[in-house]
Amino acid sequence: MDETVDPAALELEALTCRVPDRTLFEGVELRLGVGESVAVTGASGSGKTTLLMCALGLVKPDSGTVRIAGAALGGMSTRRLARYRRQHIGMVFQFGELLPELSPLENVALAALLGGMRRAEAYSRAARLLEELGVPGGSARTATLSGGERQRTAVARALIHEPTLLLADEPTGSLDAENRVSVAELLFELPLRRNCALLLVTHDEEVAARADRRVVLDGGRLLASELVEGRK
Ligand SMILES: Nc1ncnc2c1ncn2[C@@H]1O[C@H](COP(=O)(O)OP(=O)(O)OP(=O)(O)O)[C@@H](O)[C@H]1O
Repeated sequence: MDETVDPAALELEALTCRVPDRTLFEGVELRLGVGESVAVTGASGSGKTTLLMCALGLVKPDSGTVRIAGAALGGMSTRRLARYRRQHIGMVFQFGELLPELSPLENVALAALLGGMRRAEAYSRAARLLEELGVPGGSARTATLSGGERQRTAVARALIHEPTLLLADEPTGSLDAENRVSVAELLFELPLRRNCALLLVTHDEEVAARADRRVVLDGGRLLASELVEGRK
């Protein structure tokens, strides 16, 4: 390998995943560089979330390799995998998955504290990120925020360890039209603004259209969306 070239943020090689009664996907190949975004679409049940969970190292594929920032997840011990995941991957879920009784600041700082960051640094980083992402400060419980503000808080939490790879599973799926646009705009700015790669799963064609590249999980294969469109 040419050592002057930075490793990809994410590489999936010949990835195959089976569930008890069928092969969910097979021979999946994907390379995602820092600064790039890719949107994954596909029918319900096609395996999009499972694919993200493989990239996160929470689902072990039946065969193939997941490499994040140059290191293969497959050979790592559980402990090393947890540390590597924390260092290199941020995740945004459909419903934010925040602690509703805590303030946004506490939610974001908590992720840093759990990762071993010192308290003062965790809180100052969290405050800076929230301000940058347009979440109101103060001690209001996260439960009282709007859906858009909650999702921005979830994005801030995902960014707290300055990840190489940001994964997002239906991040706009629970939002109204206006917030959908503003959260999508925010997410797709992040690869260049924060030097990371974004792999985003969505059912929303308008959201997917913002990505640098689009791929579709179709019949167990991950295909460039142009190929799938061309077949229709
Ligand atoms: N551990 C498992 N055991 C059995 N079946 C599973 C397991 N994990 C996933 N599946 C099945 O695999 C299929 C794909 O699930 P997945 O959530 O990845 O699809 P998806 O494309 O994200 O769907 P949606 O768009 O509806 O969220 C589903 O039929 C699901 O029930």
